[in-house]
Amino acid sequence: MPDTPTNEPHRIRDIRITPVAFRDPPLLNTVGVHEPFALRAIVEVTTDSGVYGLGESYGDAAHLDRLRAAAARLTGVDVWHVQEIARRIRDALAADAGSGGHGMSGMVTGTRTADRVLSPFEVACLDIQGKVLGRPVSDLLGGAVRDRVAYSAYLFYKWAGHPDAEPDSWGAALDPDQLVAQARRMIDDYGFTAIKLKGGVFPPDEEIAAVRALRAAFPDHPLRIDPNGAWSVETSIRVGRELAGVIEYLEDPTTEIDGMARVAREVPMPLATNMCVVAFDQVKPAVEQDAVQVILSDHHFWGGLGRSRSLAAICDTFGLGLSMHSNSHLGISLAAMTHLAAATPNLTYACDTHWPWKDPEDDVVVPGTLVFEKGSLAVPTGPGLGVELDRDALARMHERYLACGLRERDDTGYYRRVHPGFDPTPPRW
Ligand SMILES: O=C([O-])C(=O)C[C@H](O)[C@@H](O)C(=O)[O-]
Ligand SMILES: [Mg+2]
Repeated sequence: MPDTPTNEPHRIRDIRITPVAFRDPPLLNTVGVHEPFALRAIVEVTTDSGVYGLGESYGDAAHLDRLRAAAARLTGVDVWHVQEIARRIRDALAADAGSGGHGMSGMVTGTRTADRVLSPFEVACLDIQGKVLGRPVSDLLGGAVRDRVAYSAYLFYKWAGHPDAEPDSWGAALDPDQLVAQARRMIDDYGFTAIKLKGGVFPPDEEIAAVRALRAAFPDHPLRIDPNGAWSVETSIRVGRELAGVIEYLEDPTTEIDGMARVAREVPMPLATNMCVVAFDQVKPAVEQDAVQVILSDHHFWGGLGRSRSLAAICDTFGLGLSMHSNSHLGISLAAMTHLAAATPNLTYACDTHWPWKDPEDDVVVPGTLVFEKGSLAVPTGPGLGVELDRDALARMHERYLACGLRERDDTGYYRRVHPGFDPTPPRW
C-alpha cells in the first residue's frame, strides 16, 4: 500500500515504454505468415506516490513513436483522470495522419489511432488504481460476474518450422489430419472447450473439410472459422450454407459492412467481426444493416477496458453477441483480457488467445498467476491486474527486440520471401 492516502491524487511521474520481442511460430493467415518474432510494447507508468502500473500494446515502430509522443504529455495527470489522459493523447496525435503501426499486418486498418494509443495507458492507470485501493481491476469494472474466464483453442495452419530452421515442436499443420492433431495437443495441454480455426489460407473446400474433421474429432466443442475477409460474398454464402449446424459463428468471411450484410442475409449462422466493426462510429451502420451479429471486442484497439465495457453495453442494447479477439500477446494483456471478460456479463463466448503459441518462458510477468485449467483462467484476485513485472525478463526480451532486427509486423513480406508474387488482396476466393 502506498503512503499517499487513497483519496489524494496519484499523479503520473514517469512512463517507461519498452519494446520486446518473443519467439513466434510460422502461423499462416490470409495475408502471409508470422515472422520468427512477435513484437510488443510494455508500458510502465509510475506515480509520484511510488506505485507502478502495467500496460501492453503493439510493438510496431510507428505505434511506439505514438506511445512515446503520448507519454511525453501525461506527466502530472492523476491516474483516476482517464478522460484527461485521453484528451491529452488526442492533442498529441492531432497532426498524425494515422498510417502504419496497426499491429495487424494489414488485416485490420480501420481502428482508431487515438484509441490504440490510449489503451495501454488506461490499463496501467487501472492497475495503479487497483493497487492503491487493494482491489482487482475486475472490481473497478463493476465486479467479476464469473470467477473463471474461458478461452478457445486458436488453431492455425502452419509450416513445420521457419524457413532455414529446424521444425518446431508443433510441426506442420497443412491438412485436416494435422489440424486435428494440433487441436488434440492444445486441448490436452490446456483443456479448451471451444475451437477457433484461422482460415483464409487454403481454398475454401479444403477449409470446410478441416472444419468437418474437427467437428468429427471434437463433437462437443463449439467451432468457429475466421478467414479474415478472404472470401467474396458469393463464396462466403456458399461456405456458410455448407457449414450450417457445424459452427457457432462465422467470423469475417468477407470484408466491409456492406459485404457482411449481404452474406448475413443468406447464411444460417451469426456473423462475427473484428474487421468491419472496430470503432464506435462503425457500430451504427452495421446495426442498421444487420451486417454482424457478434462483435469481437479487443481492448487494445477499442481504447482500453472502460471503453470495451461501453462496447459491451452497446452490444447488449442492440442484441448483438460479444466475443473477444486476440493477437500475439504476453501476460499483461492476458491479465487485462481476463479482468475485462470477468466483469462483462454478456461476454458469453470463449475468448480468443494466442497464448499457447508462445514459449512458456517468454513473458515479462512473474509466472504463477495465469495458469490454464479446463480451458479457463481464474480471475486474478490480487490488487490491480494481479501480475508483477519480471524486470530481468523484460531486459532479456528487450535485448532480443534489439537483436532480432524486426521493427514492424509484416506477414506478407515474410511470406513473399518463400512465395514471391504472393498477392493477399481480398477476395482471394
Ligand atoms: O481474429 C483475428 O482476426 C486475428 O486473430 C487476427 C490475427 O492477426 C491473426 O490473424 C494472426 O495472428 O495471424
Ligand atoms: Mg478475426
